[in-house]
Amino acid sequence: MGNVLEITGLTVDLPAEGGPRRILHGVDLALRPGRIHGLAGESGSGKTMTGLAVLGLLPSGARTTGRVRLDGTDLLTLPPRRLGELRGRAISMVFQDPSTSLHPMLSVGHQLTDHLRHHLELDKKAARARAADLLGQVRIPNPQEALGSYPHQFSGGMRQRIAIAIALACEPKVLIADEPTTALDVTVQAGVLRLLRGLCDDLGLAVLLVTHDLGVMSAIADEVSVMRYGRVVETGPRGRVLTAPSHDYTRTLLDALPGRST
Ligand SMILES: Nc1ncnc2c1ncn2[C@@H]1O[C@H](COP(=O)(O)OP(=O)(O)OP(=O)(O)O)[C@@H](O)[C@H]1O
Repeated sequence: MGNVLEITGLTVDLPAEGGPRRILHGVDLALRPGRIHGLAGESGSGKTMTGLAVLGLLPSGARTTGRVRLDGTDLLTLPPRRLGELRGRAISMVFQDPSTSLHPMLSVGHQLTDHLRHHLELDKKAARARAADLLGQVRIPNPQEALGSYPHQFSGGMRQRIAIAIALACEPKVLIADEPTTALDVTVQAGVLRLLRGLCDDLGLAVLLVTHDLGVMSAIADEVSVMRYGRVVETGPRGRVLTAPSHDYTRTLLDALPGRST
């Protein structure tokens, strides 16, 4: 199958004292349906900015060049309103800390059904049924009961599953997951990663998995790209990149993994 999302020659300049500062220097990435594309690289290398550029959520005053094509449509040149319609529908996102995407004062059912009613124009009953179905898909026990509960009544891992359910509500083609397991206990991390893998396989979702953690990458990514200083320095199938990296920097990152000696 072809690429669902293609980023080519993406540059981003952010306003700074003394003139704009270039933080992405021509990023190329391609995502395919049903595949997880891991984006690795040290802090500040531009992983998050790449995700935000795709979503049209860069800091104000940011300038972009290049292309970000979703099924052939260039998102960088879309009017903000059209992009707003696509965001949360065709492209969705989950972030590191689910408490920033979940409203603490609203029940889980309220948050899920609001989203469904807004984007899919479902009536209340249909939205509730779909919400329970989504919670089941992300393996929340007793979905009906969970709809009436509030975010703080769930563990961190469960909250992240709920955030994933909201992200999936409108059957997006692309999910951008920025450090989705970094804030979770190691034991819980594995479950959330398995969930992402399953959703990708079952729904044909294309996932961009942003993480500084090559261990996470090696657990589930199909393809891996490595960023450094605002550029992709290496990209390829996970097995090849993680066992026979062609770039020195990837080798350095691999050597830094705990329990590895080369
Ligand atoms: N709101 C902002 N305004 C100005 N510069 C920013 C802003 N956010 C990030 N940057 C800069 O953009 C560059 C890329 O940052 P980015 O957050 O994309 O890196 P990252 O690889 O995601 O790192 P991390 O793993 O720490 O999240 C860095 O030099 C950073 O200092």
